[in-house]
Amino acid sequence: KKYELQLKFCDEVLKELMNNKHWQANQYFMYPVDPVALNIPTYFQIIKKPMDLSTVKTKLQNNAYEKAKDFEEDVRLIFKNCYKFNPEGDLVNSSGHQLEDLFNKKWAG
Ligand SMILES: Cc1ccc(Nc2c(-c3ccc(O)cc3)nc3c(C)cccn23)cc1
Repeated sequence: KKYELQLKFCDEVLKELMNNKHWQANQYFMYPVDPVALNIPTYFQIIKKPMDLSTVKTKLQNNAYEKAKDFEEDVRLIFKNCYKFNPEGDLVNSSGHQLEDLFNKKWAG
């Protein structure tokens, strides 16, 4: 029972992060980074474990997360990747910080 409740909370938080009202914050993180489309051929050399909100959603739906902690880890991987690749002060970097602030608020409750 507890397990289902945890996963239900993950789903709720993820839906909020992906909500269109947070487009300013989430637009760069909704789908896998496409290094060809973005003309960043070195991306996969810099980012060893790509992650995005849609992939997290699919993993959640496929019961790929054993516990809420594993879900949290994937969400935070999105921010880590963002800060590693996009320098402080860049638009995408600041969007990552906005999304992280939103996640921390919802996750801590
Ligand atoms: C030359 C250059 C510089 C920066 C970017 N960043 C960036 C990223 C990105 C997101 C997460 C991430 O871990 C890494 C990159 N997503 C985008 C998008 C959707 C549009 C424009 C820029 N974007 C793209 C090209």
